[in-house]
Amino acid sequence: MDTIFALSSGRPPAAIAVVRVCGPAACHALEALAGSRPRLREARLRVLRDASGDVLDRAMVIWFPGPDSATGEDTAEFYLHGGAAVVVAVERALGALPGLRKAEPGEFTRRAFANGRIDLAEAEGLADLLEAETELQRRHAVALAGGALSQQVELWREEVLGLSAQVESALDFSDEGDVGGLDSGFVYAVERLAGEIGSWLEQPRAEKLREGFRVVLAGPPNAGKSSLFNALIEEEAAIATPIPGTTRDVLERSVSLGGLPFTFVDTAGLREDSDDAIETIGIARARAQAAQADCVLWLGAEGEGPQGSWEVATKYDLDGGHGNPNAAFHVSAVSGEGIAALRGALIDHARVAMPSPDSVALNARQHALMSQLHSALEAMGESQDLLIIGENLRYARRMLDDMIGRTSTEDMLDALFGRFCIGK
Ligand SMILES: Nc1nc2c(ncn2[C@@H]2O[C@H](COP(=O)(O)OP(=O)(O)OP(=O)(O)O)[C@@H](O)[C@H]2O)c(=O)[nH]1
Ligand SMILES: [K+]
Ligand SMILES: [Mg+2]
Repeated sequence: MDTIFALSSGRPPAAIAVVRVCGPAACHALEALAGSRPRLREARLRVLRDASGDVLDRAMVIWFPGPDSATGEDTAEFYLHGGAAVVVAVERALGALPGLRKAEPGEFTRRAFANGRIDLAEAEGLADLLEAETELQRRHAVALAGGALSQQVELWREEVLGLSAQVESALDFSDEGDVGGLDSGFVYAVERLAGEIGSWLEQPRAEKLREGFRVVLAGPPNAGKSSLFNALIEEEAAIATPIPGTTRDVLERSVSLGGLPFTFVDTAGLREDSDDAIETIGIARARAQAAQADCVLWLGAEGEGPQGSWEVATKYDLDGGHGNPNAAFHVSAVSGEGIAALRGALIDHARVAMPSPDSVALNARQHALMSQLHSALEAMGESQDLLIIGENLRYARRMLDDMIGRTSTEDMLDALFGRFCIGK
C-alpha cells in the first residue's frame, strides 16, 4: 500500500503548516527527514533535512504508530513554519522517498473508514463539520461525527436482531410457519420500533442545514427590496437606485443569523407590463424563487403577495407605513427601524423549520434507508407468515448496516470522500 502525504492545514502563508504522512513508510519518512523517530505521541523539535543534508526547516514532529492512530495506520506529522516555500521543500523531500505519493482529497479519512476507525455516518459528520459555517451546522456535525447516529443505529440493530431471534425460534416450533408461535410482545415491539423510526423521518432534514433557511424578497419595482436585502445581510451587495427595474437577476447571499444558516434572495420587481426582455426574464425568475422559498417577504400592496408570505411595509421613515398599514412588519432600510424585529421573527421562524440542536438530522442517503426500513417494519406488522416476517427483518438489518456503511459501494465512497479537501 502507498504511503500518502499532504498539507493538512490551510493555505500558506500561515504561522504553522501541518504536513501529515500516513502508511507503511511513514516511519522511514520521519527518520529520513528528522534524523530519528521521537517517542510515540510526543512532540519533539527537530531539524529537517533532505537527502543531500540541506536544512529544510526546524519543526515539531509527532509519531503516531498504527493501529491506534486516527487513520489506523502509521502516521507522522510535521508542524512546519507556514511559508509556501517551506511546504514545497518538505513535500519535495517526501515525494522523493520510495513508496510515498501525494494524497487524494479525503484519502486520510477514507483510510480511517477502511480501517474501521470511523463508520460511514461518522465520516459524513466529519465532512459536514469541515463545511460548517454556522453554530447549528457545527453542533449537528459534531454530534454526527461523534457517533450520535451510529450509536442509535446500533441500538436499532440490536432490537432487530432480537426480533429475528424470536422469529427463528418460533419457526423451530411451528410446522405451518404461522405467527401463532410468536410472543404477544412481538407485535408491540415492531410497532414501537416503526413508530420511533417514523418520528425520526418526520424531523427536518439535514439538507436544510446546508442550504439554509431561504428568504425571498418580492414585490413591485422600487418597493425597496434591494435596500432591505442589504440591510438584512448588513452588506451593500445589491444595487439599489431610484430607477424602477434596477434589479434584473436573482441575487443570493448566505449569512448566519442567531447561529442559523440563512440564504437571502433579492429579486426583480414584479410588474405585468414590462417590454424589456431582460426584465421579463428577471420577473419570471423572481416568481420561481418565491415558489421555492421557505419564507417570502412581500413588499407590495396588502393581500397581493404569494400565499403565506409575510407582508412588510418599507420606507417607514418616509410614509410611516402608509404603503401597507396592515403589514406585519414596518421597516426602514434608511433609518434601520424595524429591521431587528424582522430579523428576530425570521430567526424564530427558521428555528422551528431547522433541525433542533438536540437531535441528529438525517441526510438524503440516511433518510432513504430509514424510509425503506420503516416500510419493511410496517409491512411486517400486517403479515401472518413467519417466513415473510423473517425476510423483512433481514432487510431491515441490511438498511441499518448501510446506514453506517458496513456495506457500501465504491461510487458512494468516492462521492463522500470527494467532498473532503486534500489533507483530510
Ligand atoms: N427613505 C427611504 N428610501 C428607501 C428605503 N428603501 C429603499 N429606498 C429607496 O427607494 C428606491 C428603490 O429602492 P430599491 O431598493 O432599489 O428598490 P427595489 O425594490 O429593489 O427596486 P427594483 O430592483 O427596481 O425592483 C431607492 O432610491 C432607495 O434608496 C427606505 O427605507 N427609506
Ligand atoms: K430600484
Ligand atoms: Mg432591486
